[in-house]
Amino acid sequence: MSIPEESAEPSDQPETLKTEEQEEIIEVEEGVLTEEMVSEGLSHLGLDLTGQHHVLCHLSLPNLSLINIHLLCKYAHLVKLELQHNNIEDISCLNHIPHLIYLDVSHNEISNFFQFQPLRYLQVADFSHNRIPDIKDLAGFCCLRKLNLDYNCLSEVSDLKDCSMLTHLSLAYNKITKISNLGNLPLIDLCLRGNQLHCTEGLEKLQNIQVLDLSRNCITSISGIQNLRLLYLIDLEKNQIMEIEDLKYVIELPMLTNLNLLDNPVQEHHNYRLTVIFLHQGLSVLDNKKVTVEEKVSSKNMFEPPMDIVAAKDHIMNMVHQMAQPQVLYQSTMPTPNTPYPMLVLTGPEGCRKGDLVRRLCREFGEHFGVGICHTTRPPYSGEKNGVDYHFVSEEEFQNLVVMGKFILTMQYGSHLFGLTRGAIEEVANHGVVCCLHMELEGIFSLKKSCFKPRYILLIPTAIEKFIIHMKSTNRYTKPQIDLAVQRVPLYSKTNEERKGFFDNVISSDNYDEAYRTLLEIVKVYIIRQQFESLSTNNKNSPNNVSDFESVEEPATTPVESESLPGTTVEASSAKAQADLSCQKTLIVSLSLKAQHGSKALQELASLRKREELAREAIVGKKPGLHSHLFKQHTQNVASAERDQDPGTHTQETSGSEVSHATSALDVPASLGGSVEPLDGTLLAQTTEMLKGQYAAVQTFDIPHAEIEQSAVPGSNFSDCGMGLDSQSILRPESDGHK
Ligand SMILES: Nc1ncnc2c1ncn2[C@@H]1O[C@H](COP(=O)(O)OP(=O)(O)OP(=O)(O)O)[C@@H](O)[C@H]1O
Repeated sequence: MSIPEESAEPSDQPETLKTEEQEEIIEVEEGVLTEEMVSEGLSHLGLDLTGQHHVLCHLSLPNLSLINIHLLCKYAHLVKLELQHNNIEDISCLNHIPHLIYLDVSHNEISNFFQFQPLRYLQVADFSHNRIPDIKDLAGFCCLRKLNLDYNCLSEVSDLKDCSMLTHLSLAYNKITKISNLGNLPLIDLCLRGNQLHCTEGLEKLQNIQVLDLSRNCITSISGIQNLRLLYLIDLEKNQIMEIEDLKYVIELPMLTNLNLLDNPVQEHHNYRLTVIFLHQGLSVLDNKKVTVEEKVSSKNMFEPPMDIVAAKDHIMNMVHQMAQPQVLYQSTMPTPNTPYPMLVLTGPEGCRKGDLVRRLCREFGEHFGVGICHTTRPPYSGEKNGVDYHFVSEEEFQNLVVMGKFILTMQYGSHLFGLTRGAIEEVANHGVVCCLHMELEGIFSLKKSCFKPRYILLIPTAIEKFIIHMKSTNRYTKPQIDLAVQRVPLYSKTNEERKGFFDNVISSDNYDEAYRTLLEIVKVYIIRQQFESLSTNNKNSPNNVSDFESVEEPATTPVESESLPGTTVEASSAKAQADLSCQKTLIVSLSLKAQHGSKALQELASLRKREELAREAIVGKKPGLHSHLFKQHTQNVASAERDQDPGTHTQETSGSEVSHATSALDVPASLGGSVEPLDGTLLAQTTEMLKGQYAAVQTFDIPHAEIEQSAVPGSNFSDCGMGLDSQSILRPESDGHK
C-alpha cells in the first residue's frame, strides 16, 4: 500500500507551517516577557495610581533570560521591579513606570546609562554587572539615595553632583582612574574598590562621608582625606602606601576607628602595628583585627612612655650596672632611717635659671650647701668650667660611666646626655654639707626611685613672654631649644597639679632675685629643722639623753606650699622678702654653731651616732644583725646564716658596710677622715645646748613665730620632719603625696 502523492502533499504543507509557527513561539518564549511570567512574579498588594484600586505592586522576574520586557509598559503602578540575571539591553519601558521606587537590573546587558525619563521617586537603583561605559547627568532623579554601578566599564566618576539625595554610591570593579566633579554630594558610603586610582584627589569635598572603601587600587597618596572629618572606616587594602609618613592624613581624622592597610608595603615597617596604633589612638580595628587595650598601652609605652616608666627603666639600668661592679661603701651618703643624707634639688624647664640659683646658694652659703656636679655630653657654654658647672665628657666617656655603674640617674635632654653620679653626691657629702642639684623633670622621676629622698623645689615661669625674652637675651639657646623649653612648661605645672606632694615647694622663676629670696626662705627653715632633727635623733639614740631638750618647742614649716599656684607663691615670697634679713641672721647663727664643731656637719654626727648605736645594740645582744658578727667572732656562721635569710642585706650599702667593718668594730667612716673619735654623751649634750641657744637666737632674730606655728605638722615631732628617708618633708605637702 502506497500513500497517494496528493494526499501526501497537503499533509506536508501544514506540517511545514506548524514548525515555523512553533519555532516562532519558542523564540518569543525564550526572550520575551509574557503575561504568565508577570502574573507569577507579582506580589505585595497596594493601591494603584488613582488610589482607589488595590493592585499588586512588586514584580520580581530574576533568572528568566529575558531580553524583551516591553510588556512592562502596561504595569505603570509598579513600585518595585527586580529583573536581575537576565539578558536585557533595553530598559526604555521604564518610562512608563513613573512611580518606581526600587529597581534592580543587575547582571544584564545594559550599556546605556539611565536611558529613560527621570524617575522622580526612584530611591534605590542597582545597575551592577552591566556594560555601562559612563555616567550621565542624574539631575532629575531627585530621590535617588542608593546607586550601585559595580562591575561596569566606567573610567571616570563625574556628573553625579546634582544627585542631592545620594548617600550610598558603589563603583567597585570598574576602570576608574580619576574622580572628579562629585561636588558636595551628601555621600555617606562610597565604594571604589578594585579600580585604578593612584590618589584620593577629588574626594576632599565629600564632607559627610563615613565609610570609604578604596581597597584594591594603586593608591600611593591619600592626601586630601584629612578633610573628611566624619570618616570612621577607611579600607585601603591592597594599595601602594609605602611609608608611615604617608599615614599622616589618616591620623588627622578625628572619628576614624577602623583602618585597613592590609597588603600595603607600609606593613613591612618595623613595629608597624604599634606605630599606627600609637599614631591614631582612636583606632579600635586595624587591618580587620581588633586593637586591644594591651596594644594601646604597649604602643604608648614604646613611643611616648610616661615619665614613670622611663625613670623605672633608667633606674633599673643603672642599678644593674652598679651591681655588676665591685661594691663600694659610700659612707657619707649612706641612708639610715633617721638620718638620711640631705639634698636639695631644683627643677624646672631649661632656662629658668635654676642652675644659677643653685650656684648662688652654694656660693653664698657654702658652709651649708655644695653643688652636686653632674656629667653632660653637651659642650660648655662660654664661661663654664669643666668640673665646676658640669663634668663635660664625650658621649663615649658618658656611656663608659654608665657601664661602670657610676650613675644614679641619666637622661637625654635635647640631643645631649646628662647624668648624676653617686660620686658627685658623695663628693659634696664628704664636706659635710647639703648637696644641691638642678635637673629636668625626668631626672626627678628617676631620683625618686633611688634611696635618696631630697627636697624638691619647682621653679616655674608664669610669664611665658618674659621667659622667652630672657632665654633669647642669653644668646645661649637656639630657637628649637627655646621652643622645647616653652613647650615643657605645662608639663611641670601639670605634674604639680596632678601629683600632690610631688614637689615640696613651687617658686615662680619670673623674677630671679625674688626667686632667690623665696628659696632662702625655704632653706633657712630647712637648716634650722635639719639641725634640730639631727640633734633630736642623737638625743633619742643616746644613752645619755638630754632630757630638757625635749621641751624645746617645735619649729614650723614655711607657708610656701607645693600646691599653691606659682602666682600665690610669688606674693608669698614678696611678703616674706622682708624676712630675708632674719633669714641671713639665722644662717649666720647656724654657721657659727657649726664652726664650734669643727668642719663636721650635724647630720654626719647624727649618722655616726646612729651607727654607733647599732653597734652598741649588737654588743648587748639587743638587736643581732649586721653588726653582731663584728663582735661575736665565734658566732660568725650564725650571723651569716641570718644575713642569708634577709635578701635585703645584699644591697650595695650593706655589702659595703661589711667590708668596712671587717677591719675594726668601731672604725671611723672614711668620710670623717678616719680620725674622729666616736661621739660620746658629753659632746651630744654640748651640741644640744648649742642648738637650744641657736633656736633661742633664731627667735630673737625675727623669724615670724606665727608663721612657724601655723605650718607646723600636726602630730609630727622633730625626728620625723627631716628631709629624707622615712621622714616627712619639712615643708609638708598639704595632701597625701607621692614622696
Ligand atoms: N643629671 C641631670 N639630670 C637631669 N637633668 C639635668 C641633669 N643635669 C642637668 N640637667 C638639666 O638639663 C637641662 C639642660 O642643662 P643646661 O645646663 O644646658 O641648662 P641651663 O641652660 O643652665 O638651664 P637652667 O637655666 O634652668 O639652669 C637643664 O634643665 C638642667 O637642669
